[in-house]
Amino acid sequence: SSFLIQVVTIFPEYLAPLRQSLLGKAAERGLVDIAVHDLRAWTDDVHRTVDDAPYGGGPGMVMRPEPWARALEEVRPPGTRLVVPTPAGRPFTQAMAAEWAAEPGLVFACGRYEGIDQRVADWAAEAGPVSEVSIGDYVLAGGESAVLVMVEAVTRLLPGVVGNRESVEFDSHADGLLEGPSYTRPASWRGHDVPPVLLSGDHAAIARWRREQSLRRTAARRPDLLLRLPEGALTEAERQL
Ligand SMILES: CN1CCCC[C@@H]1Cn1ccc2ccc(-c3n[nH]c(N)c3C#N)cc21
Repeated sequence: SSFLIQVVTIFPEYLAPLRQSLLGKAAERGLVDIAVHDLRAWTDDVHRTVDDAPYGGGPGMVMRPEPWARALEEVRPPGTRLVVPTPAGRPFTQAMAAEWAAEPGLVFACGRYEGIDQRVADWAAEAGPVSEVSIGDYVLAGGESAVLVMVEAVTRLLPGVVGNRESVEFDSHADGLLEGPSYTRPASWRGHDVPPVLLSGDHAAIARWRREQSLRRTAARRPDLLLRLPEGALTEAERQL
């Protein structure tokens, strides 16, 4: 059965890329179903108002709870995880993507303005899991870009979506390390040569070299990932690198 993704947003056209390329083919093959809904369909005033002034004062506007509750009551199957992108969320990780890919589907609530009235997430938690997540430490204008990112991260893990299963298994972060450099033809290019070990045909040496490159790159760019490695993930020799 297909993985059902639903997105509620005031900018439905922003999610149009979800129908392209990888996702498009997966959708055609019935692996994933994507539905994008305009939050304003659940407003009841002539101006289709979705925002209002913040209690307690402060800049900007907050998204009203009622349109969100009406939308979610209609589109969210009971028990389906609601994902709410927010800069104040827990960091979105590959582990979350893998966990969510094993579920029947997801509903995404895209906020704009200063965000969504907090009571929507609190109320939604009564009908199933709610994940308030952030895709990174930078500020966006709304949740739509985050939804594109998370949908791509999750759908590529669905069985059958990515042809080459290996490329998913050996993802960067899959073993907790960054992946090392990749090369293809020509062997010598504008004065830059491919590391000779990769042309040697010595697969043990190539595997060792690649592991060392991953470790060096991780230590240089993401030392925080090294701290998180499980016991015994690194040999004594690797620790010395
Ligand atoms: C700027 N403006 C006032 C400050 C608070 C945020 C607001 C804009 N905004 C409204 C809804 C909304 C949802 C996600 C994000 C978001 N920003 N950065 C991330 N990693 C995000 C995620 N995931 C931003 C959003």
